[in-house]
Amino acid sequence: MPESILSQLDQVLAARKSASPDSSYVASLHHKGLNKILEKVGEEAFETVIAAKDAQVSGDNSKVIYETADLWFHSLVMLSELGESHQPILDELARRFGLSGLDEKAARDK
Ligand SMILES: N=c1c2ncn([C@@H]3O[C@H](COP(=O)(O)OP(=O)(O)OP(=O)(O)O)[C@@H](O)[C@H]3O)c2ncn1[C@@H]1O[C@H](COP(=O)(O)O)[C@@H](O)[C@H]1O
Repeated sequence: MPESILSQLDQVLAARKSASPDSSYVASLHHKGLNKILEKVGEEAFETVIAAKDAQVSGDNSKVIYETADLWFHSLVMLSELGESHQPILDELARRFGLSGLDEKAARDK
C-alpha cells in the first residue's frame, strides 16, 4: 500500500529540522522556533474561519479547502517541532471514535 501523504510529510518535516534555513520553508520555520510556528498556526486558523464564512455566502468551498490544508500543514510543523508525528493525533481520534461527544462531556462534568 502506498505511504499516506501524512506519513510522507512527517518524514520530510523531520528531515527539515537539520536542514539549512535558507534551503527550505519548513527549515526556516524550525530555525525561527516554536513561537513563529504558533504564530503561523494562529494566522492559518483565522484565515480558515474567514474562508468558511465566505464559503457560506458564495457556496464555493475551494478557498476553505486551500486554507484548511495550510492549517493542517502548519499544525504538522508544530507537532514536528515538538518531536511528534501525526500518528498520536490519529490514534486519539480513533480512541474517540463512536464515543458520543455528549456522553463524554457528561462523564467529565460528573
Ligand atoms: N504542504 C506544504 C505547504 N503548505 C503551505 N506551505 C507554505 O506555507 C506558506 C504559507 O504562508 P502564507 O500563506 O502566510 O504565505 P507567506 O506570506 O509566504 O508566509 P509568511 O512570509 O507570512 O511566513 C507558504 O509559503 C506556502 O508555500 C507549504 N510548504 C511546504 N509544504 C510541504 O512541505 C514540503 C517541504 O517544503 P520546503 O521546506 O519548502 O521544502 C513540501 O514539499 C510540501 O510537501
